[in-house]
Amino acid sequence: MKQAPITAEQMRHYDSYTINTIGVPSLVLMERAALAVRDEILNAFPLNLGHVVVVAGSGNNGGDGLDVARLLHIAGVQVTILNVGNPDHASDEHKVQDKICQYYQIPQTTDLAVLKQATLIVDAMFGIGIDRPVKGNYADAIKAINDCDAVVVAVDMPSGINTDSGEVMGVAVKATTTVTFAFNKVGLTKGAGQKYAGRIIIADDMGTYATDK
Ligand SMILES: NC(=O)C1=CN([C@@H]2O[C@H](COP(=O)(O)OP(=O)(O)OC[C@H]3O[C@@H](n4cnc5c(N)ncnc54)[C@H](O)[C@@H]3O)[C@@H](O)[C@H]2O)[C@@H](O)CC1
Ligand SMILES: [K+]
Repeated sequence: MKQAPITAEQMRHYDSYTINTIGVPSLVLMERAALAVRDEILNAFPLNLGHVVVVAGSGNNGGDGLDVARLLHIAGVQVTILNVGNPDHASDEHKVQDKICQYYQIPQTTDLAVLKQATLIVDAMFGIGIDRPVKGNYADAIKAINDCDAVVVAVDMPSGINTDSGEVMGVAVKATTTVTFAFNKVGLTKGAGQKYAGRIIIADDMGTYATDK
């Protein structure tokens, strides 16, 4: 039976059950998520991959982004990471991914001007963790992304879209494609979210997560 779209709270429950009860490590889920985004980018946009800019927040959505940056870098793609999050609030998984990116010497910046050089942008600022209106430098980054001509691939959710309602929380990324994980999300199926998501890919939907718990 096809799984209905789910809310942020339901996804957090599935993440937690899969990690803590089944025992699939959080970083394994992150790697599977990032591999799916990498595959979508390499398969769908092979001719557009001049310079990929990964816009990373400091939570696990940003951690996914850093993981994608590393996978693309290893695949020979020119990648720059644009850090927009507060490093003091970095999640544990984000810190691990950041350390790996530093090993590979992937260029990192906090200057939004790098977006002007992008042919493809990976939006990894906020996923299901967004819980308040987007302001300040996060809003500036989203506006700058939307001002670019580049293809935009959103990780899990277009940043700024409410996972449960599809509402724009102040300002939101307009994606070409959204790669969401395990289950579709309610906010990608209605309201502005449906429009901002672009094409939706549901990755890793074949059983890493238990749906009957
Ligand atoms: N192990 C896991 O939990 C997995 C998580 N995954 C990724 O992790 C994401 C969820 O990660 P997080 O829970 O860390 O949350 P996010 O990375 O979506 O957001 C990070 C943090 O930003 C803060 N925030 C929320 N709204 C804000 C706003 N408007 N302005 C500034 N800060 C704001 C919140 O404190 C939030 O925790 C998923 O969407 C998915 O991409 C995947 O890697 C799969 C595994
Ligand atoms: K995102």
